[in-house]
Amino acid sequence: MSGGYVAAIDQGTTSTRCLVFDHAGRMVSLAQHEHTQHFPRPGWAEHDAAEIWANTQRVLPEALALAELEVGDIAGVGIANQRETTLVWDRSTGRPVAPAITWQDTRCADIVAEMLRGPHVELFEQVTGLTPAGYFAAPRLRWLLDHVPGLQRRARTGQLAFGTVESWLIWNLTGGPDGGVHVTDVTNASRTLLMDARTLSWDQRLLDALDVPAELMPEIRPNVEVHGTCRVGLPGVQIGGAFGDQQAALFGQTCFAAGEAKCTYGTGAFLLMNTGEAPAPSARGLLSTVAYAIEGEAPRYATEGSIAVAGALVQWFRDALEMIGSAPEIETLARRVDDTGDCYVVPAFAGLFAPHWEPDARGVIVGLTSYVTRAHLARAVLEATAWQTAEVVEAMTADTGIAFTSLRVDGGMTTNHLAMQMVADVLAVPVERPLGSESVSVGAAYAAGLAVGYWPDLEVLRANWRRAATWEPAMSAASRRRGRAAWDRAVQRTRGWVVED
Ligand SMILES: Nc1ncnc2c1ncn2[C@@H]1O[C@H](COP(=O)(O)OP(=O)(O)O)[C@@H](O)[C@H]1O
Ligand SMILES: O=P(O)(O)OC[C@H](O)CO
Repeated sequence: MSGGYVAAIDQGTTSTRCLVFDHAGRMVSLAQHEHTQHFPRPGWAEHDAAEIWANTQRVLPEALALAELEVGDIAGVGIANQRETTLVWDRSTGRPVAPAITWQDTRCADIVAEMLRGPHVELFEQVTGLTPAGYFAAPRLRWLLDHVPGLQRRARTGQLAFGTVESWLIWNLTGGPDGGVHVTDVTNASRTLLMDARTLSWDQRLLDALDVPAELMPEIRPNVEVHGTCRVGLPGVQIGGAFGDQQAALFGQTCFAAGEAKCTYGTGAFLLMNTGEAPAPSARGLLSTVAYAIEGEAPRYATEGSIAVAGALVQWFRDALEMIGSAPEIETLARRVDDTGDCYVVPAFAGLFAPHWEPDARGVIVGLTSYVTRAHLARAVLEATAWQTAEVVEAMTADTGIAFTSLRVDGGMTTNHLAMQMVADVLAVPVERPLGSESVSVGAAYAAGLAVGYWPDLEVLRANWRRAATWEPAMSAASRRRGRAAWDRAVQRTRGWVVED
C-alpha cells in the first residue's frame, strides 16, 4: 500500500462528488458537480449516464488539486451510489443504450402489477425478502428490454451490460470497452429483486420469471474488496469498495452492531438499522436489505425505511414553485412563523414509499386557509420530512422491538437546523449529527481503506466517529399527538389519486 489518503466517489441523485479523507477520517477536500435531472413525462425521472461519467472524471482531479495531492498519494478509492437507478450499455462502444431510469421513476407500474398478479410473487418474496415494487431495479430493466428496439435480442448475445451506477463507474474506471471490470456489490444487488438474499448470487428462476438474459448481469462482489485498478480517473489506484449510498452511510456512521441505526437526509430520506447476521423481513412496510459484506466474513443485514421525497421537496419548493432562491433559504423563511398554520404537505410525488407503498398516491397540500403564507408552507415542507421519519421509526420499533433512544443523521438536509429540530420534536428523542455530514462518502472511503489495508479493522473506524451537533426534543406530547393525527389524515387524502383512463 502506498498513499497517505483515501478517496471516495459519492454518485448521488443530484450530484457527483469526490472527497479525500485522511487517516482520522477527516475530509481534506471535496469537489462536486450537479447533473441534469430529466423529467420527460409526469412520473418519469431520468439521468444521462454519460454525463455522470463525465462529471466523475472532472471531480477526481479537482478533489486532488484542492488538497494539493497527486494520484500517488491515494491509497485506494471507494464508490457509493444512488441505488436502483438502472442502465444498460454497449460493451464495445461504452455508450448507454437509453437514458438511465432513476429510482424515483414511476413508469413501471404496469410491469409491477403484472408481477404481483403473476405466479412468481411468492418466489420473489422468499428469495429476495422483498415484495415487487416499482422502486427496485428489475422492473426498470424489464421496461428497457421491452421498449428499446432490439434490446432483448442484443442482450442475449452478450453485447450489452446491465448495471446500477457503481457498476457503470467501476467498468469505466477500469478501462471501459478496453477490459473494464463488470461487477456490482451485494448492497446494490440486494435492490434489484433478482438476488438471493442468503446466497448473495443471482437467482436463475427470478431471471427467467422476468426473461432477463443472464449475459447482461454483473458479477456480485462483497463491499469491502479490491474490485480492480483504475486505468482512468485515478490511474493505478485500487478500487477498494463499492456500496449503495444508504448502506455506505450506515457503514460511515459506524453502525456495525445489531440495533444501531442512522437516517440520511438527501433527495430522499433513508433510515437503516443493522439487524445482524440474518435478513429481517418486515410485516410493516420496511425493506429487508444487505447492510454490508466484508470479503471472507458473513454478510450483515439491515431493515430500511425508504422515504422517496425529503430534500427533493425543498428542491421543488425552490425550482418548481420558485418560493426561494436556494435550499438553505427555506430555513430563514420558515423561521418567520411559529407553526404551519395547520397546513400539511404530503410529497407523494412518486407514490408513497415506506411504510405505505402506495404507487397510486400523489402529493397533496391540505389545510389551506387565507391565513396560510409561503412561510407557513416552508415550515410544512420541512415538517413533512419529520412526520415521514416518525412513520418509519414507529414501524421499525414495532418490527424489531428496539426503541430508539437517539437517531444518528447525515446528508445535505442536516445542515438545516430547523428541520433537524423538527425531527427531534416528532420522534421525542435527541438527533445527533457527526462531524461532517458526509457519512455516505466516509462509508465508501472506509470500505476502500479496509480493503487496501489503510485501516486495520472496524474498531479503529468506530473511534473516528465524533458528535458535532445534537438537537434535543422540545415539543409537548399533546402537540406531537395532535400533529401526528393530522399528518395521518393528510396522508389519507393522497391515496388512490391515480386512476386508469
Ligand atoms: N439547508 C437546507 N435545507 C433543506 N434542504 C436542503 C438544504 N441543503 C440541501 N438541502 C437538500 O438536500 C438535498 C441534497 O443533499 P445530498 O445529500 O447532496 O443529496 P443526494 O445525495 O440525494 O444528491 C437536496 O434535495 C436539497 O434540496
Ligand atoms: O442519492 P441519494 O442520496 O438521493 O439516495 C438515493 C437512494 O440510494 C435511492 O434508493
